[in-house]
Amino acid sequence: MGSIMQEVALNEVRFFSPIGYYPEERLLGNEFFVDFSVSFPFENDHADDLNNTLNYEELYGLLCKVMKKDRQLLESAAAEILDEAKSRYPFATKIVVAIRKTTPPFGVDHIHTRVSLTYRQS
Ligand SMILES: Nc1nc2c(c(=O)[nH]1)N=C([C@H](O)[C@@H](O)CO)CN2
Repeated sequence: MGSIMQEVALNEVRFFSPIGYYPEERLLGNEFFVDFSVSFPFENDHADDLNNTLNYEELYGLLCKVMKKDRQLLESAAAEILDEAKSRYPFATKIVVAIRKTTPPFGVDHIHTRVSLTYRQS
């Protein structure tokens, strides 16, 4: 038989957020791109009904709530997104969040930094 898994994802969602270890980064803000996906078993006899799936607009709302907060590290934003998604979607078997900072100020000509967290239901 086999089983079907579903992934609902947002890719490269752009934010301008006050996240950075150094106070001036939080003052000036920076550009971030977030990838976020939630996976769960596809058991859906009415696959054309938005009430029978995970509405990705909700995922966007969650990202907006977390990414507007002042904080020091990408890890802290990623962990809050993951925790909130785990509690909102207990049926999720896998959740991945990755946050990319496009212009980290440490003297490199061109670099993006990226922190990601993955949750797997045990
Ligand atoms: N693992 C991490 N390392 C660093 C972070 C971070 O969020 N996670 N942040 C910084 C500074 O904010 C950086 O962007 C400036 O160089 C440093 N290291």
